[in-house]
Amino acid sequence: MKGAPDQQWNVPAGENSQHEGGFRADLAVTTERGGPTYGEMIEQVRLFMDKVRYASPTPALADEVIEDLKKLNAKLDTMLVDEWTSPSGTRIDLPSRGNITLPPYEIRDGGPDGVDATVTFRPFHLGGNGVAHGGHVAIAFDDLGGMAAALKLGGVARTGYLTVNYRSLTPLQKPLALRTWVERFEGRKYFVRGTLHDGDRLCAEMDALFIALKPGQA
Ligand SMILES: CCCCCCCCCCCC(=O)SCCNC(=O)CCNC(=O)[C@H](O)C(C)(C)COP(=O)(O)OP(=O)(O)OC[C@H]1O[C@@H](n2cnc3c(N)ncnc32)[C@H](O)[C@@H]1OP(=O)(O)O
Repeated sequence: MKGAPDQQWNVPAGENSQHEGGFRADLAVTTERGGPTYGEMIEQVRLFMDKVRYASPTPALADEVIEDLKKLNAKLDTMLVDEWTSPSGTRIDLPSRGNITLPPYEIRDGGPDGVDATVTFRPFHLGGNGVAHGGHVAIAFDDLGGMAAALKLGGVARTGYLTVNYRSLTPLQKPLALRTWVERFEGRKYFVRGTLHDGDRLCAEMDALFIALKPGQA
């Protein structure tokens, strides 16, 4: 288990299910899309982004990298699919469900009582002075806060607001404990809290509202 808690995700849509607009009516999660080495492909892209963040190439090297990237982009152009059938975000066996845009996290435990995850910000998540950019911290809270709301309501919710209080610096390249839970809900409104710790030290806290979509709502 890496990108999502153990539970039955692939539940068929019913007449009260949320519309596919914005989110899937059928939450199709997989462990096969993209093949057995898809996770390694994503990891190599992250590594590349790490290198790009710190590289100072000569003009010749930059030109060489551009040519290599053009070839790689052309290769992927031959196999583009829509968002509903892409492996990205659906591969529950991979960190962050194989979603390259998220900081890589692994789920330790998750259910209606909340989500416990380990997130590791990468070198490319650098904000300055060797620590994480606050926006990347907010992305981690958004996805895992949304997951806590989803596990509580049994559907998918959208972020209404999300406030992050940055309490101390968030290190890179170190497993950090991120926890999210639904503090209370009123109708469609799920008030979600979150914490990010480096050991015993609180790095950041989240206070967010996730709103369950109405059936048919885009
Ligand atoms: C393995 C798979 C894992 C799956 C896990 C995957 C998790 C992924 C999570 C990612 C989540 C995202 O990033 S989502 C993307 C970022 N968010 C968005 O783009 C949302 C954009 N906004 C919207 O689409 C809309 O505003 C909605 C849908 C959020 C709400 O619109 P609506 O449906 O018309 O509802 P509306 O009547 O306005 O509001 C309902 C109630 O909420 C209140 N409300 C609404 N917005 C706010 C607000 N900002 N602050 C306070 N209160 C608010 C209203 O006053 C009302 O209260 P009352 O009168 O009832 O008391």
